[in-house]
Amino acid sequence: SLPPSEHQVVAVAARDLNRAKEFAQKYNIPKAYGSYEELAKDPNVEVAYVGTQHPQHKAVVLLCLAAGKAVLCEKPMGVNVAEVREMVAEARSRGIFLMEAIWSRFFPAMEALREVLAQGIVGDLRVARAEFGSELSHLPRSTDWSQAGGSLLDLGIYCVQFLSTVFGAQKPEKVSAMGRIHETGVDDTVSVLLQYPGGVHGSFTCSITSNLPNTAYVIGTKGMAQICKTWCPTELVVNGERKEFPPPALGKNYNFLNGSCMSYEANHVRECLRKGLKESPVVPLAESELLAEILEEVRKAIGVTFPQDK
Ligand SMILES: NC(=O)C1=CN([C@@H]2O[C@H](COP(=O)(O)OP(=O)(O)OC[C@H]3O[C@@H](n4cnc5c(N)ncnc54)[C@H](OP(=O)(O)O)[C@@H]3O)[C@@H](O)[C@H]2O)C=CC1
Ligand SMILES: O=C(O)[C@H](O)[C@H](O)[C@H](O)CO
Repeated sequence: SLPPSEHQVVAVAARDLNRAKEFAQKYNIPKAYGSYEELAKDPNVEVAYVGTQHPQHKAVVLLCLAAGKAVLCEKPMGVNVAEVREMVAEARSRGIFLMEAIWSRFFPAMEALREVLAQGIVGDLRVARAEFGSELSHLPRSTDWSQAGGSLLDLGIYCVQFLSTVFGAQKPEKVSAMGRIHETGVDDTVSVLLQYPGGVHGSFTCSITSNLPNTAYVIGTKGMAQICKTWCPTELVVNGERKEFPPPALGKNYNFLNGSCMSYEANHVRECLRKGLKESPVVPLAESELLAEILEEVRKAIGVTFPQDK
């Protein structure tokens, strides 16, 4: 959907060559590979977008970094803090760009919210809350313990990143949580309270079995700002005044809501690379580590571990 003079999808890889070829044919991609390793070696690939399931992120990210590729890795970048720290350290030691694909932050509605907060329009912050709950049992990975499924890593990360945006990527002083555990061992529904410096409170609920309202809001001493759809917002309401930011109408079908808005993060990555940046100022690597720390602290509080936590 982006100008071919700026963005070209030059290759796709899958563990099965035939499926890669099928995808390449459907989307007119010149090259299909039957392994991620082969794609990593392709000299025409400058940036690798890693969209595997969570537990495979680290291996593929390290593979692409070792091949000298810049990497945009889907959220959550890692299953736990150790994985994220390993990827961050590798990117830094090689001086290669790495970013966690927290696409929410590149939506115009989120940019507008950051401006509202910067201008102090809602006053001194007091409370921020987010939700992301969706009935996801149709997605095998959602309940698959071996694939680090559950609500926190898949959906909760959007809530945590929202709170982190609001509270300036500060580390919470206190985290408490309660969770409902799915029969497969993943976290089904989790509610979390976070106390940030200055006595301000953040809270969120995420669920893979309940369709929640999925709004997120910030309340300060002068009013309230609210976004619809915590993870892919196209509306911002500030002290009752609504502003809409419609997604690009590209006339294509996307697997997920507002999928055309992934173009925002792709543009950001291009801008970063053209400036010679090794990480994004909007999704800094240190913040990816902080998000992973918070998610892991919550998992520990509710008693959910994954095979990768060994
Ligand atoms: N930003 C957004 O809006 C969204 C982001 N996501 C994120 O994207 C990532 C992928 O999600 P989604 O596309 O729904 O996932 P899928 O269930 O479609 O799996 C994606 C790919 O993972 C690969 N894979 C590699 N190893 C394994 C394995 N052991 N078992 C299963 N699959 C494997 C498969 O690739 P292969 O072709 O090689 O078999 C598969 O096609 C996740 O990290 C998720 O959090 C998901 C949805 C929306
Ligand atoms: O990132 C996402 O949006 C999540 O992976 C969800 O699983 C997806 O959007 C389905 O609701």
